[in-house]
Amino acid sequence: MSDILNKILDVKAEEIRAAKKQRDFASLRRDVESDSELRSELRSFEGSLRDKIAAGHAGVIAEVKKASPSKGVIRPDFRPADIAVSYAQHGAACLSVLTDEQFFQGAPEYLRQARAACALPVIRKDFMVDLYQVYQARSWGADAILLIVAALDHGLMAELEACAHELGMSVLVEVHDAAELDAALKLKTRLLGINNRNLRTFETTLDTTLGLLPRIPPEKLVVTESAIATPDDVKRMRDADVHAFLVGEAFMRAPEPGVELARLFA
Ligand SMILES: O=C(O)c1ccccc1NCC(=O)[C@H](O)[C@H](O)COP(=O)(O)O
Repeated sequence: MSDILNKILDVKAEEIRAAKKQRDFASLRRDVESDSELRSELRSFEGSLRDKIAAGHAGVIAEVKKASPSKGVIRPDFRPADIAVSYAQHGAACLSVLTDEQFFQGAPEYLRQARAACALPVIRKDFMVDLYQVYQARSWGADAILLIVAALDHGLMAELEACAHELGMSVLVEVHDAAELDAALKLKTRLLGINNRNLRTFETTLDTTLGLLPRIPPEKLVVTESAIATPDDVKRMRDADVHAFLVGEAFMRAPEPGVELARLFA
């Protein structure tokens, strides 16, 4: 257990144990399932992405990210609600909000604040390894969850996906190589993220997305994730028929994140 992904997963296991002591699974599940208002307020994450793309725009999942293991603090002056408004005003399709506290300086409260400040659907960006986290995500208002193939075996991944779908949430499944892609293609979700960042070494290359594309069936919506920083990066992806993007750092380093979104995707 030495690389960063394994360290994160160790910490997650501990966090989940502690959270279950505070509030047991049965009571969390019962509250989420019986909350009709929560259900009626769901926003369609996949629908918002597809609508943008159908209208000829890029489908941008704009990330609300204060810090990361690879870069440290990215945005010291971090105000999630203001960032969300800025993204919404400048054409984002969806928001991605980091809820991991230890490695990304995120928080559940940031997800709530960002979602309350705009009408965009929001994905809980975290390392999901337990059904408990899926219910947590929904209880905080998340409209989607991320499943990272490198962190999960197939049985658990399918269970988390089924739970998210039953609760009305979209699922973005994330891969980094061909073996992970094969595993992801066994899931039902049509949202397929290709992370250009190797989560174990932090190396990034957009060739990761381009290399996996020919293996992906047409019904899947490919989201290229990480290391999108210039209009040329965007053009390279769009020329390859990739129209959905998950971008964090490039926006978070700009004074006005939404303005940077509009510049990058003009
Ligand atoms: O960003 C990291 O350093 C990182 C390290 C270990 C695991 C995950 C990590 N990032 C999560 C992400 O996938 C990115 O936040 C997301 O794709 C946006 O990437 P970027 O535009 O490069 O900030």
